Amino acid sequence: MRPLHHQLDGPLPAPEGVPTLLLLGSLGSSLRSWTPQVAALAARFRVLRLDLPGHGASPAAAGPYALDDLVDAVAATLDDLGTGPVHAVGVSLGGMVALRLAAREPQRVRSLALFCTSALLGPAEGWLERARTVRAEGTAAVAEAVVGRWLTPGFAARHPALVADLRAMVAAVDDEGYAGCCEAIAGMDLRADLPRIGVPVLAVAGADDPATPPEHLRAIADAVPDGRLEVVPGAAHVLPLEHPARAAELVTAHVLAVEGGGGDPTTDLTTDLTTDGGRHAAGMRTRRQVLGDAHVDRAVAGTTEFTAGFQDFITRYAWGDVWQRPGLDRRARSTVTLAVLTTLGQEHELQMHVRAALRNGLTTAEIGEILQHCAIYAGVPAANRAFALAQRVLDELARHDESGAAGAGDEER
Ligand SMILES: O=C(O)CC1=CCC(=O)O1
Repeated sequence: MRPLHHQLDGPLPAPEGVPTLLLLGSLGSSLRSWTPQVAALAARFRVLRLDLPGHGASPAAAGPYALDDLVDAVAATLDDLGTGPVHAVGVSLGGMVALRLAAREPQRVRSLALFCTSALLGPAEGWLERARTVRAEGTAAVAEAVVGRWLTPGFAARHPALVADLRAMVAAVDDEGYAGCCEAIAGMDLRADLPRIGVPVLAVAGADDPATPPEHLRAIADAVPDGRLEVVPGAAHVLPLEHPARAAELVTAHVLAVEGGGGDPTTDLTTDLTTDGGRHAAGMRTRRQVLGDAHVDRAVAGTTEFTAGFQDFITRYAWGDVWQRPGLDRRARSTVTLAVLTTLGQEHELQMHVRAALRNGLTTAEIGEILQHCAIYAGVPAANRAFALAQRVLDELARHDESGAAGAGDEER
């Protein structure tokens, strides 16, 4: 097989000591399925994403393939790029390839983070049948059913554009490449490899995964010498799509622990605010504290190739720099923010920052004083509108008790 299409992100050239992450996707996914995690991971690691054969922009040889053929292609690409040992992270088929790589060529792998995968995924006949279907009718014929297993039904219903995009991604996979990968899964049995895995393994399961339910991940975590199982609630087969921030945090904590960094990934690398990595980590923590986890999770989940650079920018510069400065406390910063947004008539941002101001300790009465003060300097119409919008937020909070349900003005950033 020819070397695989790849994308490298993060510090380039990588300074001495910066670990390299290898990210491998599921059957039917291209490397852009990792887009929501890239900014967070690349702030502190070198991140190498590969397209499996026939997926994304990688060429497809004629099938059938064995899992070792996929491992050969990955190993050849690592050699071409001269990466040295990597922390291998894989979803489903990507996890199977990573596991086999670590068993077969242990010098290449420093740790494994395996999402929604299996050491034995039968029945083989089901995979051979899917390969026949795809060769006869194309990948578009299976796209709807495949994506139906990737996301929980409620999440899929709330994100129709994402579902359409994922179906298009599956339908774009080369028919022969997809069928060959199905045949690789049909012939795969990694159970004998598990006791020989010499690196720490994080096995992450989606609690509602219909394709590789948690017992598949538990079997891996139990059989490897150094394994840990994490089960993520409200997640189906491709949980990094539905829980992008959680997936990035799990990988980061795992890799830091293996590298000796240990501890809480949101605080460990925040000591040095002169680096992009430190600003990103501190920014993400502050953004979560001020805007709330639910908001930040939605923003991260909604990140696309188009918006990824902007997301990274606001995390590092707004939240990792200006909001970190010691000269004003968060109450004061919220006061200024409300006044400016009122003056500019930035309605969505204003509603979001009414919530943020409450989190930062301003009272409802103080928010009212700020808006009334604006009436003098920004004009009565601007303040009048701001009062109406703030009242809407207060009413919603009274109804929802800040349960994390989406609130007015929460759809942006
Ligand atoms: O496509 C599926 O049904 C689930 C799956 C198994 C291996 C993989 O990558 O996805």
